[in-house]
Amino acid sequence: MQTQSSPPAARDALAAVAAVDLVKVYGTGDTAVRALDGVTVGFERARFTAIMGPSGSGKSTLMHCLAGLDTASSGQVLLGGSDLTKQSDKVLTKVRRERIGFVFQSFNLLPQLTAARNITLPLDLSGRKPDAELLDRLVTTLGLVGRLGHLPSELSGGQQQRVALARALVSRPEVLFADEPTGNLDSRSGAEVLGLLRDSARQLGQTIVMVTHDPGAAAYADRVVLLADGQLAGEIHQPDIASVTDALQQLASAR
Ligand SMILES: Nc1ncnc2c1ncn2[C@@H]1O[C@H](COP(=O)(O)OP(=O)(O)OP(=O)(O)O)[C@@H](O)[C@H]1O
Repeated sequence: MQTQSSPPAARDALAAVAAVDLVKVYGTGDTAVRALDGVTVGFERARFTAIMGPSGSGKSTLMHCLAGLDTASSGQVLLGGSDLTKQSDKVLTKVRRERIGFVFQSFNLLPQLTAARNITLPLDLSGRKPDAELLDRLVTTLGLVGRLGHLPSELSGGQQQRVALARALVSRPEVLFADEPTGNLDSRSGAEVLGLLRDSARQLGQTIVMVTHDPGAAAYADRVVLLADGQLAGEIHQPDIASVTDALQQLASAR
């Protein structure tokens, strides 16, 4: 039996981050949009989960609320068991800086800094030293040896995204959020980055939550969470391209 006081996501000790009955309403009155309409879902530690669904289904809103980038209208966001919705902006800024990693479609590297400086910048800013062993391992695994002294403009898109990935992973975030991380990459570089994300979950125990429109990208994940009209619309374990494409087609035809 599920009870109000102990929802499944909150009880799930394996969840690195969870939404509990999350509601997000944009605007008021006639123009109000219920972007999230009571979403309860947990994202397990050391697993790579993709969030998918039709355009406007609430994927970005869910990710932004989970990452403390946006505030929910009601419900809870539990990061490592503590409720982010109760925190001040100051605390949320610290949480984003110290406990969460981000990889965006647009890389978001600082153009005037070398790859090496870009990777360590968030740690430098918060006065922390990178773990030298992890940094070495990431640079090697991500194929960035020999590229560290280059500026972003001297790197390919795939290399820039790998620098962004190293920057996100070197601080060992509790959760790495990836927003269409391969949206600006050719298919080969995209496949490399997705393989690296999968390896980070498997080999480093990194929890990853990725928003994507691409069934091919979602097939790299351990699990796909489906949204439709701001609500949970199912999930797929060990997804492949066919199962994800089928599920999306069913959601589209049910609308
Ligand atoms: N800042 C905002 N103000 C008003 N409405 C918003 C805002 N952000 C999102 N919405 C609305 O909330 C709903 C969910 O948007 P969201 O961007 O989360 O969907 P999505 O699934 O990520 O869409 P897409 O796949 O097109 O990126 C949509 O109807 C959208 O128009």
